[in-house]
Amino acid sequence: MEQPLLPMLLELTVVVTLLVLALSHLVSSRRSPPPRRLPPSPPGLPVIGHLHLLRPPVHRTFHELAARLGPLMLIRLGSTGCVVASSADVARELIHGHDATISGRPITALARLFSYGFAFTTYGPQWRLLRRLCVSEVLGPRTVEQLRPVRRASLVLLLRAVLAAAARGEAADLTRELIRFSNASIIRMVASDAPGSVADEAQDLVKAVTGLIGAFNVEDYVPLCRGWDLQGLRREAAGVHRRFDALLEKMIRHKEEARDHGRAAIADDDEHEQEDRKQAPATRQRNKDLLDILLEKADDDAAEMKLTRENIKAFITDVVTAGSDSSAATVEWMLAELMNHPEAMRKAAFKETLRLHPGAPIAHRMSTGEMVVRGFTVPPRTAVFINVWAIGRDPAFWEDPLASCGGGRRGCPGVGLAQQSVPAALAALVQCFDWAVADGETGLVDMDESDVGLVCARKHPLLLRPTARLNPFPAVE
Ligand code: HEM
Repeated sequence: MEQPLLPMLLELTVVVTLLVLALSHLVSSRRSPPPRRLPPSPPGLPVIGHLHLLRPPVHRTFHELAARLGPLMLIRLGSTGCVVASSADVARELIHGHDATISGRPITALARLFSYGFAFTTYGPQWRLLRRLCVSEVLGPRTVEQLRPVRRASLVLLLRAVLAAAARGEAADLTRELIRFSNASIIRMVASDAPGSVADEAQDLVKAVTGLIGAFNVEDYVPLCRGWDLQGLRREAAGVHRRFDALLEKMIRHKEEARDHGRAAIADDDEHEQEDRKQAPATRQRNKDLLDILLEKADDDAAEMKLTRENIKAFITDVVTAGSDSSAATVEWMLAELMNHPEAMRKAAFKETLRLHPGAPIAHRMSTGEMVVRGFTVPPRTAVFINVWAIGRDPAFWEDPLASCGGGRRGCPGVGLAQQSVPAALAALVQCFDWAVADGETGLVDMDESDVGLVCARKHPLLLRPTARLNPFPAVE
């Protein structure tokens, strides 16, 4: 008997539909990616996420959390997702495998105010050009070498201050003297003719800037608090920024006047003298300081990027704030370690000190795209904290000792300068004086770390009693 057409069509439709569904499920289950596995996180709270877990100094808190959660963990600071890298292997994978993706910096409200050109700017064409100029010329090996006499002059002032303490039979406050030395040395590299008052004011300002940028600002993490300046940090920062800007203007105008004066003198010279001047370019090159280099670039119409006055100021702010306290703290820790472990520290004191007391304990980055690290997915726009302090305590670190200054495109461009200036300061102090711990029964220096600021500094001032080794003392005559 013949089957009715309608039920037959219905049956056929059901069978075809089931077949299509089964097939599409098979295909989609093959195509869809496996579920994303995020790095491990500690239990968090609504709104604030893991903010309540952070205790200063933050690099130690991260280190303790990593002991439980592993070398790559995900935390949430308010609304900001962050990954923390705490081992040499993870840092290497991030820096070597995802360098371009993590070459941004988290731009906090205060960093935007102070670093409007370079160290805390987003990764992009302008940053690339400034970075190239920085690495090849401003902090390049030739400039660092040419400015050796300028640094030496600041070192002589440091030795004189210590010699005066030795003559009075008093302890020297090396924390204060080394910060003064390091600031003066960098300011003189920027503008070799800057008066002493400029270096003193810069020292004050650098302290204020590193304190403010290193401070925890709730606005950066809790959107509800944005714009309210509940801690008064933005108001304080605006005042510091105004003073810094005025100081930079003063330095630049002073330099411009000197250059105009020099140009007028050249125009007045007769042809003979002009020829003589052309014959002596090497001598003139040697005397160029960082502002000379930057102002020449600003005048250069053929330059790849026309430097503006703002760019110049941003450059100097970055170099002075990033290079001064970090270098001073490293010399101070080196001397402290030498006092406590004279034999162990005799060799490789610089690298060993950077490993144990890295000037900048956390390298801050920002990811632009999604990454897979150690099999974990790190979402885009995640802050990346490379815990340099923890990595220095990872046995795998010894293969890569200069990781203490970061790495990749955004690694520290001042490493070459620090490698010259930091060991030179230590060598001068150790060669010229015998040292004894000023007080305390153990004869050992305390090694407590400060909780505040961007730099991993000592908690207590380093007070040591110097005895001059040399008599007469030729370096300071
Ligand atoms: C012992 C001393 C120093 C230490 C421990 C140190 C450490 C660091 C670290 C960890 C970073 C972040 C790197 C990264 O994100 O991978 C950095 C960046 C930077 N450092 Fe240093 N630094 C030192 C000395 C200096 C000096 C002497 C200068 C300049 C005079 C300098 C200028 C900078 C600048 C401008 C940046 C930002 C680079 C960028 O964003 O492209 N540093 N430093």
